[in-house]
Amino acid sequence: MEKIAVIGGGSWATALVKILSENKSEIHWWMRQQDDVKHLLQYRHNPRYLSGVSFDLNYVKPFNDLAAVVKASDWVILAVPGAFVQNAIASLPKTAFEGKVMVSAIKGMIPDENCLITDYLEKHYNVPASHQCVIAGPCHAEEVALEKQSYLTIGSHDLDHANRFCELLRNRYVKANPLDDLDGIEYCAVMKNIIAMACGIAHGLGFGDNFQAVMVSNAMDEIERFLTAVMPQHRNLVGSAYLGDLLVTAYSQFSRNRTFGNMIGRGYSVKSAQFEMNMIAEGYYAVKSIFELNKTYKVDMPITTAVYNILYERISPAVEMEILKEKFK
Ligand SMILES: NC(=O)C1=CN([C@@H]2O[C@H](COP(=O)(O)OP(=O)(O)OC[C@H]3O[C@@H](n4cnc5c(N)ncnc54)[C@H](OP(=O)(O)O)[C@@H]3O)[C@@H](O)[C@H]2O)C=CC1
Ligand SMILES: O=C(CO)COP(=O)(O)O
Repeated sequence: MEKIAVIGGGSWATALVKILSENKSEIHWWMRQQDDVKHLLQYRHNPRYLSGVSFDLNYVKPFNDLAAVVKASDWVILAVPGAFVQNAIASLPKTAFEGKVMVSAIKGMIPDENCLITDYLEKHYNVPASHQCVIAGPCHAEEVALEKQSYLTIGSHDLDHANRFCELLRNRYVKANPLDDLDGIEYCAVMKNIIAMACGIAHGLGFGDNFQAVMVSNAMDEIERFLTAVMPQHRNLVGSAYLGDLLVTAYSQFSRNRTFGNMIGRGYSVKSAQFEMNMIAEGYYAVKSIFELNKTYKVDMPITTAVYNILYERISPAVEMEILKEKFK
């Protein structure tokens, strides 16, 4: 039986625990709230996220002790939003992940350092790239809970690890495929959240599907320009880990990033949108990191710039959409 640590108690962590435990891996599940652990042990479901999913406690072991969870596992999945990762794992010694395969389920970056999660683990915890995987692909936790057909891509420089992790995930409603473009899909997963936010803003302002379609096609060019500058490699950007994930996030009713953007377009402040959502829209943090990172690369990124200006420079969403409107073809 594979022993897997899952760090995080939100919706994506809950969906991954469902998939992996139903396939009979032993899950050591770290949640930050002791009350959630107690609730799970008593009632067999997460009280606050995807609470309709019930777990078999023969396979799912919830804990509040992070060090013990990591120590007991061969694979460690990080599933807390990027902005909180540093804090979440700060109590662990720098050697805690030695010999483990790290799997980032996070579609966000480390604020301030403006780096990918895998780069952060390599730099601060000495985890070699060969011992890292990322989970990508168009997949909303809510649809996993409903057992709707979904597709995941596991990125890694080590295709043996990626293949093994795919086997752990595959089931009746999840197909999983390996891919060697670890950094490309990690960056793309971050950037699609920014674009989904832009789509939500446009929708909130009253733009329709015609404009959104042009936004998304321009976004693919923007993503390609950025990836080519930062991580040049031949990649098929119409694959589901790239275009597919952008589409689901830009169009789905479940998308946090689109919902957040929609509220901003309708006139909410950032604070009130965050308060109302009660979940995390990674694009809010990511746009700052990508914008700052791009000061080095100087790629033409009009959509990212617009979202940054709206969220961090308090420029009116209507003004920024007018600029994009003129720029798009
Ligand atoms: N949801 C999805 O469908 C998918 C999500 N992802 C990615 O998974 C990652 C996790 O997101 P997701 O599960 O959706 O998150 P949710 O929005 O469902 O839940 C928020 C999570 O963030 C935690 N949190 C909130 N505030 C803080 C804080 N100040 N310090 C520490 N932790 C905090 C919450 O902990 P608590 O409950 O204890 O407050 C909870 O675990 C993200 O990178 C997301 O992009 C990837 C694919 C699909
Ligand atoms: O990455 C996701 C779906 O693939 C989740 O996107 P949201 O965080 O916008 O809901």
